[in-house]
Amino acid sequence: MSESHPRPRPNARATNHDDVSCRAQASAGGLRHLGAVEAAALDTALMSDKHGFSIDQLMELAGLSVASAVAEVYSPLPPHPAPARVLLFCGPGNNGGDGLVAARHLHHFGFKPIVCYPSGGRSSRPSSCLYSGLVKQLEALAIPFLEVEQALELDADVVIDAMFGFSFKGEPRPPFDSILARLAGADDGPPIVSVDIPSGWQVEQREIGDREKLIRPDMLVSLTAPKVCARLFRGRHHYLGGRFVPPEIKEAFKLYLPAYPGTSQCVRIG
Ligand SMILES: NC(=O)C1=CN([C@@H]2O[C@H](COP(=O)(O)OP(=O)(O)OC[C@H]3O[C@@H](n4cnc5c(N)ncnc54)[C@H](OP(=O)(O)O)[C@@H]3O)[C@@H](O)[C@H]2O)[C@@H](O)CC1
Ligand SMILES: [K+]
Repeated sequence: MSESHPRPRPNARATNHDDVSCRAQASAGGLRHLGAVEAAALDTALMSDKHGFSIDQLMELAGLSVASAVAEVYSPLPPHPAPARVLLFCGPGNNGGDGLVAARHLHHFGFKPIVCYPSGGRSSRPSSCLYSGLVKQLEALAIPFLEVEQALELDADVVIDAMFGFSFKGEPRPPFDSILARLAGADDGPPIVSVDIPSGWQVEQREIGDREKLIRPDMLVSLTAPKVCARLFRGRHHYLGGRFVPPEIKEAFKLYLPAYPGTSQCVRIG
């Protein structure tokens, strides 16, 4: 991706006492890191009869968390009044759904989202009608959808990795193998924001191995609680999103989550 569009300078976050205390209190090291099975079980508990959430609600709040964290750090600052171009790679599952939701919120926040959605919402998965509804919402906002090759040539200010979350397994299958390889090789490319898990990393990965082969996000937005592989994250911004966990589930999964400041949908944890 070439450099022709001055990138927005990341907002120097006003570090006030609250931020520092939240960060100290919530540093990712102090948080429980979930494995794949636990993360899926937590989702199931949230959507049980007892707790009553729907996947639509959780995805909407997750996508809003991602958009809020991106806006907090990558908003274009004067003299770059132009809306920052955010390229979102969306995968075939609910992680991809989070990306579609984030794209809509970023549009309303004044950014210029552009989506690459290889599966296009055509999926055998239970949430497929949810995905196709999200696509319609983006089309109604004239948000462009690009094919993979076009997307990889785009000069974006920020790239959002919403390809895979906690159900990723094995080696990435086409076309995601080439997308991830290009992103991993683009050292001077735009900052990458990973939703829940840096795609291509194994959820419970404990060593990074050949870091050159993996994407190296600038920001990670962990949803509900960080996953095991988040301990290997070395980017500048680690946020937690998913402000919806009831006390009983926090207790059952021993989450000890940080307090979200004010009305924020995300809290910095590293
Ligand atoms: N926790 C929360 O509160 C909330 C969680 N949410 C989000 O849900 C995410 C988990 O969603 P998820 O279970 O749909 O799985 P996800 O990782 O998106 O992808 C599965 C798809 O990927 C595919 N696939 C797998 N491996 C592959 C490979 N190697 N190469 C290629 N494809 C591969 C797989 O295909 P399959 O292997 O089944 O054929 C399937 O189609 C979670 O991380 C979070 O972001 C929010 O929406 C709601 C609140
Ligand atoms: K991801």
